[in-house]
Amino acid sequence: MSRTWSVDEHLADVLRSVRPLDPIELHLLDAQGCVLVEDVLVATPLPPFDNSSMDGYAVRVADVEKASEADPAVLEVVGDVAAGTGRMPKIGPGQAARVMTGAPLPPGAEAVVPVEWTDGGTGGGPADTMAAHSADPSGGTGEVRVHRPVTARQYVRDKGGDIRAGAVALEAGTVLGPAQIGLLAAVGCETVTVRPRPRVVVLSTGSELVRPGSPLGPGQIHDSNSYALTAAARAAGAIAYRVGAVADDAETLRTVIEDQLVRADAVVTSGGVSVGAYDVVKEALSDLDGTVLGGADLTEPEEPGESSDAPEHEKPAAPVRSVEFRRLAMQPGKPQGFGLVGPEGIPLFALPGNPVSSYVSFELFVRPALRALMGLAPVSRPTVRARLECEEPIGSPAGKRQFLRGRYEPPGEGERIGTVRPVGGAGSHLLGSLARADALIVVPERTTEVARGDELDVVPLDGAD
Ligand SMILES: Nc1nc2c(c(=O)[nH]1)N[C@H]1C(S)=C(S)[C@@H](COP(=O)(O)OP(=O)(O)OC[C@H]3O[C@@H](n4cnc5c(N)ncnc54)[C@H](O)[C@@H]3O)O[C@H]1N2
Ligand code: MOO
Repeated sequence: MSRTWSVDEHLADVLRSVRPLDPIELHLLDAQGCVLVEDVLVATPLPPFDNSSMDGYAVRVADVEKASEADPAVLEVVGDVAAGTGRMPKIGPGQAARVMTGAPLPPGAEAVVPVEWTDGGTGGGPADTMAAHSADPSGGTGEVRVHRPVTARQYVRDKGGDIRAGAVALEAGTVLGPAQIGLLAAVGCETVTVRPRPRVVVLSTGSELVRPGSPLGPGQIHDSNSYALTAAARAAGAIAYRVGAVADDAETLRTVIEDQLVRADAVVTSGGVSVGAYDVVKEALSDLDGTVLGGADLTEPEEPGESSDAPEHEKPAAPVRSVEFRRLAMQPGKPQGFGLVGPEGIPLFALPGNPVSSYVSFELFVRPALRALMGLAPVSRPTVRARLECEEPIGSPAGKRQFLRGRYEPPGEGERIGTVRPVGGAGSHLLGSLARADALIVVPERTTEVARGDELDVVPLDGAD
């Protein structure tokens, strides 16, 4: 390893190397969480026709102008208009039709009187409800007494009142959440063009690893990283494939990665990046004699305008380069590998094996890259300021940005900032405290000790929900 990289330099290098994935057309529900790449125009207005916002009676305004409970307007009921109907009675002077919420306003009608403002056709006092159609198959014909006047268009939802025909329903760049998917369905879209979720292959390395559910032999531990990182990739919006643990053998690891590249937009490994004799990821992915996995050439990328016969879409999205192993000025997460592998230059993150180190590294570098692949912004989680709550001062290594685990309490009424309390120590093997934390506490490089009352940056993390 040569120089030490800062957290910001490494992140910038990662982000420089990843390009958003090419757009694809997806069915609405498959596009949840994805970014639209083009404006969606509305072909038919929303609502598509004038319709009632209440169960009641479609009337002409003049007919009920003087209506009161003591002196009701008596109207002839000429039929029912149910939601979904195409056949509608015409409302003439002195006439009304029963109309249901969402049903079209019949021709001639100008407003809707809610059923509660009428006798419901019973000849008695104010009604709570309408007689069910099954109980009154005549279509509610007869008379209705209206107790209150209505103004023109009252309880009528205008055609195009939500979105006009030809208007933009959603702009390019919109992230599709439940409400946006609902809108697209309402305007009749079945599919949308979005940036897809990246497919992320997650594998861990280490001959000591056994899968959960298997008993531990001497010196063995359960593989937790591939589970945590797969879950983290899913939480970031990716489609994650957990390959599991690969033994400490460079050739096996290269073969496994090569096999996985066909279904990967990114690869995440954990372990084997330090300086030990069995640090197999380093061995497998560095010093590749000018080639990277998949056999692509590691020659310098072409300058724009230089000759290439390959059509644009067949060129690599970003210059292919080998996986480089670096030392970062951070704790945990000091040793990191990153590069582009395979003929298509797929980003590969070789994260350190300690469970907290791999998780924090994922948060700081992989999650932003996955968001960049999806076209999401901002790529990094927002930070908040918080006041430290702790009994004893906490030391922090000079020249390193430290990420302590903590529990964050947002500001209460009248408070400017919230508080954060460290959970567990700084050790990068402390999974128990990581699981109780909901935030990372950022101790800057120049700070060697923090104490109660200090104001620090805090990164709130995803909860368990
Ligand atoms: N002489 C030095 N030793 C170490 C240095 C150093 O600079 N000089 N750096 C330390 C730091 S910092 C880290 S972080 C680790 C990184 O080591 P590796 O990436 O090579 O990871 P491993 O050696 O494979 O494992 C470290 C640790 O984590 C456990 N582990 C690994 N994979 C998993 C998994 N999938 N699930 C659960 N636990 C896992 C593994 O058993 C080890 O205990 O190196 C330090 N050493
Ligand atoms: O930097 Mo290592 O990632 O402390 O544990």
